[in-house]
Amino acid sequence: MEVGFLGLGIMGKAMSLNLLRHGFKVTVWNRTVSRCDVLVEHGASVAETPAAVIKKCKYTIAMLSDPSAALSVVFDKDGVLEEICSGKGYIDMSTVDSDTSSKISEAITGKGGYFLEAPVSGSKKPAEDGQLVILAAGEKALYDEVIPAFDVLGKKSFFLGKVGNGAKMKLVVNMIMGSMMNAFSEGLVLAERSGLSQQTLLDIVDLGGIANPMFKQKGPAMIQSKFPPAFPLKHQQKDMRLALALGDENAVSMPVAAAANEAFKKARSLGLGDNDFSAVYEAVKIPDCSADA
Ligand SMILES: NC(=O)C1=CN([C@@H]2O[C@H](COP(=O)(O)OP(=O)(O)OC[C@H]3O[C@@H](n4cnc5c(N)ncnc54)[C@H](OP(=O)(O)O)[C@@H]3O)[C@@H](O)[C@H]2O)C=CC1
Ligand SMILES: O=CC(=O)O
Repeated sequence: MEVGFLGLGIMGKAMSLNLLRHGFKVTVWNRTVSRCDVLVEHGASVAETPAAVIKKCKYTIAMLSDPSAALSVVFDKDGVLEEICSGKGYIDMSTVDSDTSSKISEAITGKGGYFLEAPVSGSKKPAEDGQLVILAAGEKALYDEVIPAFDVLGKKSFFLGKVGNGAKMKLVVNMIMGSMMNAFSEGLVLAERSGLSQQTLLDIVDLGGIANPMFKQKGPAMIQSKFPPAFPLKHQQKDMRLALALGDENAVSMPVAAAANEAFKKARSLGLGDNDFSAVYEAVKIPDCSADA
């Protein structure tokens, strides 16, 4: 199977390498061209524009940072829309909101193409290991056709129905994840300020009902103030923002998520946006000045 791949950041690089490793022919494009080099070393071809990728490939996957990047790659000059046509499929795996996904879907299908949104749960390591969870929605026929690629990229794929459902499900999952990371960070700070061993806290949490892979993997690095980026904090804050907007639309009160979003915003303002999202711990450590007012 020949696939195009747009966006070679942390996730796109790992995912496209995985496809190459499993015998797919892959043509890549990335805004910063130098990021294509490592893919070429592993056998990928490079195209000069998103339009050129679409022209060459029957199926093209995108893995881009946010709604503005996802829209730009489709609608701007030399973008996807210039070459998409009947018989071609576009699969956007970026985490965006349902409105962005619907706009892209309407434009693609308006030109006769097929569209699938397929955001993923799982981070850098699951992407490297082909262990993502794929949350697809849109054109079922396209979903069925690209299952061989999804089987390489992920450990499980869900088809969730109409366009928007995949985007919404992903935002709900990441809203829970961001809130958990904040509660975890507060617990680590509280333990330290109370004179307790943070390592002992990690050991205790790991043995009980609230044990989970995220705390287990990230906790030891967090207590050493190390945050090597797997899931960049700026993207987690984007997901909190989009999830809160989904809450607004549906009149769902989410005070826990709103507080977590504030902590991620504070972390971004401290210049931590390119660190792993666990770096919110650094923002939680700083005393809240407003509490003294
Ligand atoms: N990292 C993770 O653990 C996970 C991330 N996600 C989601 O996957 C998506 C990608 O994440 P990740 O790989 O970590 O992000 P990165 O920040 O590592 O990569 C972002 C990619 O988007 C490209 N990009 C950004 N802006 C534009 C633009 N205006 N036009 C064209 N390309 C652009 C970047 O290009 P350039 O190289 O030129 O900057 C890069 O290829 C995000 O939506 C994220 O929320 C989902 C699950 C897990
Ligand atoms: O979106 C991030 C993830 O880890 O999933």
